[in-house]
Amino acid sequence: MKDYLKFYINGEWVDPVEPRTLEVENPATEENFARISLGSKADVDKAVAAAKEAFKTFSQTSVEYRADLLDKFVAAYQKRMGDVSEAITSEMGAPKWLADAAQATAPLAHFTTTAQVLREYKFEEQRGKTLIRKEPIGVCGFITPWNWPANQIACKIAPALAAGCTMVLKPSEIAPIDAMIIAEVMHEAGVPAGVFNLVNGDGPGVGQALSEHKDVDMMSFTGSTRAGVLVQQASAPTVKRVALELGGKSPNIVLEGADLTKAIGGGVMNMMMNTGQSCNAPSRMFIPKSVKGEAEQIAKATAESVKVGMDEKGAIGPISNGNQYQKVQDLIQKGIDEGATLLAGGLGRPEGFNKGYFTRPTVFSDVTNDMTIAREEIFGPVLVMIPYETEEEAIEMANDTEYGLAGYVQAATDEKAYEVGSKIRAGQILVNGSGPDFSAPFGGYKMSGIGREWGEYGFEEFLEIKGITGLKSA
Ligand SMILES: NC(=O)c1ccc[n+]([C@@H]2O[C@H](COP(=O)([O-])OP(=O)(O)OC[C@H]3O[C@@H](n4cnc5c(N)ncnc54)[C@H](O)[C@@H]3O)[C@@H](O)[C@H]2O)c1
Repeated sequence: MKDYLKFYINGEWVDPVEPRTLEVENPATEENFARISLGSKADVDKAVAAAKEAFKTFSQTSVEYRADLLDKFVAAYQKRMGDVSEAITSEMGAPKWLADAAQATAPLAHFTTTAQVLREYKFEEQRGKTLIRKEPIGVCGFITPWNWPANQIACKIAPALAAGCTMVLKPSEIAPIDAMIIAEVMHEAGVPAGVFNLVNGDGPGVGQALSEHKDVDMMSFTGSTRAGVLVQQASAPTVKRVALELGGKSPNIVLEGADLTKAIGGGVMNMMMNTGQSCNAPSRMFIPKSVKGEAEQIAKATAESVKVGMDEKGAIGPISNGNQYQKVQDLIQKGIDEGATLLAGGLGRPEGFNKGYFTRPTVFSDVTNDMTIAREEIFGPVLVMIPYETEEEAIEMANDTEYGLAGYVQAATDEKAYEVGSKIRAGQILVNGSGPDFSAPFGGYKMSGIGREWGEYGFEEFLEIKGITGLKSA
């Protein structure tokens, strides 16, 4: 058992005000491997005070200075990427190949993209006699989840640093260790004392205290819609800006004429990636009734080819914690009870596993858009296939959801995919199997969130806009 009991406040590792600990479990072994401290309002007060003081000077630093700081972070992070990858594998169960290839490398992409945005950004603009200035918003509170832990932290701290904001991070208590390493990297990179602070804890304790704090100017939250609403409610009395990146139930429309092997096979693999624990997972696949039989065969064969385990390249790991495992099992049962056809996978662990929260890659067909498994975010390796008659019907069902984070379209041509994609009410559309673009805006319509992350749009969330009017020199 390794102890990570201190918090990072004002450039130092300090003890919590009241000692209270929580053990962190490895979901692949169900064994506890680390201990963290659970903070309180008193720790949040200390961290926010440090951030408020640091804002006085950090907000006045030059663009060159901050861009240089981001570059220094990248250099320092590269040396610790192996440690971050190992931490993520232990705390949330990403197999080594995935932790190395994506989970731990994503922060590099966010920091390098943001440094470029910062170097090119126009902070001042003259319109007639008015000067429009963009200024850092102030002290930011960050609350992050366990599914892409380092990525979610990076897409908040990189733009906040770039803008000249100061911050207090509360990482997920389920996956907190990568965040402790990131704090060490911030220190190593020379981020000034008080600019970045970390307090571990749970939502009702530290998360709530941060959200309602009068000296926090902005909350940026990533996690469930349930907790996001609580953050917004707690933030309301102090009228702070709130950015929310929440859940999703993203449609993947396969159009007639698309290459079925690629579209269906790719869609299943994309769903299973990170054990289905991605907010933008393509979890509802819409298939033309005319090709239903063939599509089902491809989906079944692909799901059955997905390896489960920690060692093999391409394999999927366990669900990241016991509560989530049970939730996924309950929803699989619900799908069976509501009459969907189970094409692959199902209840229980895959063959050969008797511990760890490993789950069978599961595909349901004959799903209707009103079934629970088509409406609720499952956050596990479970795909639902929904047959449709006409393109209009597919688009209507795709939009018949309370969520709007992402959408996917597979078509014979990019033009057709663009046409259908532009009718989906969601913040990001990925067409014909395309991968992520770290400079494209990422965020949700409807109950998937408020605001955007990544690239220039993510950076602008951290800016206030000021108009200085009546300038005689203009
Ligand atoms: N849209 C996105 O960019 C995005 C990215 C990743 C995950 N997610 C969503 O996150 C969810 C899974 O993550 P999770 O289970 O860690 O979510 P969660 O909401 O349970 O927890 C997320 C964070 O919120 C904190 N929290 C919980 N209750 C709180 C409260 N009352 N006040 C303040 N903070 C509170 C937790 O401690 C944790 O740090 C999924 O719904 C997923 O779709 C969204």
